[in-house]
Amino acid sequence: MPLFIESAKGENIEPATEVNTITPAGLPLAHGRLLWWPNAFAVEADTWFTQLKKSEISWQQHTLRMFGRELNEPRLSCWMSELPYRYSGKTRKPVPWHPVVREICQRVSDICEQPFNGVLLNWYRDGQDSMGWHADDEPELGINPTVASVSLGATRRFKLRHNLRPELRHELRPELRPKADGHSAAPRELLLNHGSLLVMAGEMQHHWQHALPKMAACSTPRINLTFRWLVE
Ligand SMILES: O=C(O)CCC(=O)C(=O)O
Ligand SMILES: [Fe+2]
Repeated sequence: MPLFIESAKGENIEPATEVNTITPAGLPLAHGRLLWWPNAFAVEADTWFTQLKKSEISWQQHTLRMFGRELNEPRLSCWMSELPYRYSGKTRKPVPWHPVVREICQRVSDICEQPFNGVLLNWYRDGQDSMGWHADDEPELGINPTVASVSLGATRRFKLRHNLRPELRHELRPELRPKADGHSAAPRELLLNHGSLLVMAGEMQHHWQHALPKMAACSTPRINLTFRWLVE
């Protein structure tokens, strides 16, 4: 079963299930590293999701500036760390670590063999909530950051598109070369299921953007935790 579904149409999507929890699937990718453990936390996922849903995480509604207007982000979020985080032109004040999130962080660190000192939690209330195209390329993440993403709750589509810098275009397969908007013609897509772990590493954030599109058919919530290391 292919792990990536090359889908402009969003049809025939099936989750990847045939990978064990210890060895990640290294998804082939030019100019970046993407590691994928679909069943990393299959055992703990239900408990973590229930605990986080009922605990008093201070979910916040942030805004984004678009076409000269302040709009609500289509999701709730919370930055948990000892350090503030500056992204999208705004500084996020940290909230203290929640014990369940600290436990998840420890497990993710063990798998990735590296520490994390902050986590952005996202609460997607249903399929109308989403995250637009972006790269996790804030200066405080350092040059080639490792961003480790845990998914709990509803399965959602995760899309990736190459930035297609002119000097690198010839290294890509023809179908990945630019469309008029300068981005990849064939975005790649992965289904992020309950209990999965996706790690973006290497040069990824320089060359790729990712997004979590709306999904009309989804009526249940999802919590996503992206663990990061802020260079102090
Ligand atoms: O919800 C997701 O899977 C993506 C989250 C993300 O890209 C981010 O928090 O930067
Ligand atoms: Fe991101």
